[in-house]
Amino acid sequence: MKENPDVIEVLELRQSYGDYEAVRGASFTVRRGELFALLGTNGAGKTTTLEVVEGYRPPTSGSVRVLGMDPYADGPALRRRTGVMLQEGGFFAELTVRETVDAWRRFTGRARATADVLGQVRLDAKAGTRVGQLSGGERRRLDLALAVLNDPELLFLDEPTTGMDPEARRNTWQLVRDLRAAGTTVVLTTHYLEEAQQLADRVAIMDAGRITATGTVAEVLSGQRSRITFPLPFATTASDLPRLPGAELAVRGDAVSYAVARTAPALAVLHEWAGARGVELDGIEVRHASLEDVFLALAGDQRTAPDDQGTFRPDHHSKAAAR
Ligand SMILES: Nc1ncnc2c1ncn2[C@@H]1O[C@H](COP(=O)(O)OP(=O)(O)OP(=O)(O)O)[C@@H](O)[C@H]1O
Repeated sequence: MKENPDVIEVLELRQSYGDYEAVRGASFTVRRGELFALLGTNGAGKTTTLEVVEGYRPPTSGSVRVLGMDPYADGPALRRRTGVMLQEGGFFAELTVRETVDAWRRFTGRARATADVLGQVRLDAKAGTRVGQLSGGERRRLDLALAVLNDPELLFLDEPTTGMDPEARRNTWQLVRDLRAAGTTVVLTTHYLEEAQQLADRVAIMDAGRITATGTVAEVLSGQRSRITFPLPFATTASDLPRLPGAELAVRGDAVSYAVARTAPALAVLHEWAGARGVELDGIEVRHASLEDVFLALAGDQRTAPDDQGTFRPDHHSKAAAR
């Protein structure tokens, strides 16, 4: 019999805390070998969904299968084949990195050698360092080391690069890519949209307990428009600007912005127009649609918006949101 390509199948999942329904009928699948990113506004229900998928709580209703098992009923069997990198691992500050991994190895069936795992997450040079002396990014790499100790076929990463500087983040992305290239299925939650755009084969976007978009990054972006912007040229008014077929034009002060489905024909028309008028389109910029645009369109309101690093924080209104 052919192996089921779906390692996770979630159908109509609902999860309530008392009277409050945190997940309201979420359905998605994760295929073997892919990197799947679950994105969402704060409080959207991502952690709740992952806790059900990881087997830490039973669903209120709906069905969840992971590696062909019921994750809650078959918890111990499932945990032998999965790895979970939690948001904040609890470590003993006085233990060294090597001692921490050695301690975890005792509780892990089929644990890999400590040196092997530390080499993989590039912490080998820190093996003798006390955990309390590690930087935030190094602690996250130790979390990752513990999550891959049992060589899992399915790995859950909950905000794996939070608190890392850009270089550490890029190094971690490479580690995650290496894991995926070695055949590990990875489910990731992140507040960094660039992270999802860089790493994910497919994404699901959650808002208020529901999945509002799912597919490859390209599919999710397909309905979105790119933006062409430039300062209004000298001695030109808004009414002089050309109309581009199917494009939306907005002029605020002297900032011109076209939202277009296809950039090349739009740029051709604009350059022809500028040439005919003898004006320069100094400072013209093209910004292709990003997950941030999708997010803002789907989330629909201003409760949560990404800041300038593409990070979601509540009650923060970004430049993108203002566009
Ligand atoms: N144990 C709990 N009891 C009651 N309500 C809870 C509990 N855990 C979560 N919630 C609520 O359920 C909703 C979903 O929370 P959840 O942590 O799943 O969201 P999230 O998408 O992971 O958010 P974030 O991105 O902020 O981590 C939130 O409104 C939260 O306040």
